[in-house]
Amino acid sequence: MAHVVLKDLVKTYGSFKAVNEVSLTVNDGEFVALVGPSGCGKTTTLNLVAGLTSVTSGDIFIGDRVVNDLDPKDRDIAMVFQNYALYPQKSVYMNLAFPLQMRKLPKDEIDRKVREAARVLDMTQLLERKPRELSGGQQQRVALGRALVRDPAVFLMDEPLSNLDAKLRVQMRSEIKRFHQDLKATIIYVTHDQLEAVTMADRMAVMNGGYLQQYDSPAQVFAHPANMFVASFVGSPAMSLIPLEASTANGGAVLTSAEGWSLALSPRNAQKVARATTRKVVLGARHSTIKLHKSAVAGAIPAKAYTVEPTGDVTFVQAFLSGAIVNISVSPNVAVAPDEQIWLEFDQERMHLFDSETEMALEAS
Ligand SMILES: Nc1ncnc2c1ncn2[C@@H]1O[C@H](COP(=O)(O)OP(=O)(O)OP(=O)(O)O)[C@@H](O)[C@H]1O
Repeated sequence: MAHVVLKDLVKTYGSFKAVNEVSLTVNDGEFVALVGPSGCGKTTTLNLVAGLTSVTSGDIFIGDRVVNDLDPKDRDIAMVFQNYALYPQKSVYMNLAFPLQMRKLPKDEIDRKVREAARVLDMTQLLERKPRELSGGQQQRVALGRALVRDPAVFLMDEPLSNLDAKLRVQMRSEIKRFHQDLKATIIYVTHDQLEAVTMADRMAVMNGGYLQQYDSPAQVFAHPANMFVASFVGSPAMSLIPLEASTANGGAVLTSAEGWSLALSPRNAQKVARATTRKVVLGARHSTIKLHKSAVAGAIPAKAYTVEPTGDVTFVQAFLSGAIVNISVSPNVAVAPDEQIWLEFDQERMHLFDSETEMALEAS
């Protein structure tokens, strides 16, 4: 396996920058997810690494080699796509063996590699079947197996689970994660699904508009989003973002809403606001960090429930606050009705504050 380094990577189509100065390192054996909304540049970035698209500027290293000008076949990579592109007339065995036959490997070595891949992916009993005799999940496993037999330095995967139904996707998610753990493989995995990235990856590279927004472990991205885009993209339901006006006095700070309510900040949050250059601040809060009260409580803010969605384990309530939609989760035995008056208490330890102009997170010293 090998590490991969992207250095100031740029891809332009005419005057349009699809990938903008992206720099990141994928360590040897690391599972990195490139994640972001449609059109953010994640597939283009993966295709640049694969050699399917030419680099406009910047460098790509696989191991210690700059691979910018190498053909895909010389880059020591294996790709897994969402359409598995299996040969329909060939058996699973032959689908796995074919890339090795093309490389003119000895027959017994091909057999050994195919059987080993089948063992790792638990599909030894499927080797004689044709792709049409397999379920979607089994076909996806064959596609993984075909990448595996090539024993590449890096696996590149582009939305490999998006053709599967929801239940199978969850199951295959664990299988790919297991595959990574067992092989200690270097994997770059493209997905638009933040949950897939959060659950599978060692580190996630969150992209938007061709720019890398944040590159860190899922836990870190979740707990310390660098900006409002990352804050609202990662986590479901999305983090609530409430625009407010900050004022400071006597070492303390208060956030005030145009609706007339105000919220005194904890010393640490007050410090963040005091260091900011703007008075226009956005308060970010995840659903699980907002406590819903059914009567007025000191420090809680009045709001009106808008929608109530029971999901079984937890009930999601949406409310409007200062023109923003706020998501709150409550235990299913808390009865809340649409239009009911409620009070919301924010956990200051887990609250986020952003500069409303730059959209960057405010930092304490
Ligand atoms: N060959 C091309 N010519 C012109 N523009 C392109 C080309 N390929 C991609 N783009 C543009 O570059 C941007 C990034 O595309 P890319 O496919 O990398 O996005 P993505 O994040 O993978 O999105 P999706 O999840 O929809 O596949 C898009 O705006 C796309 O329209």
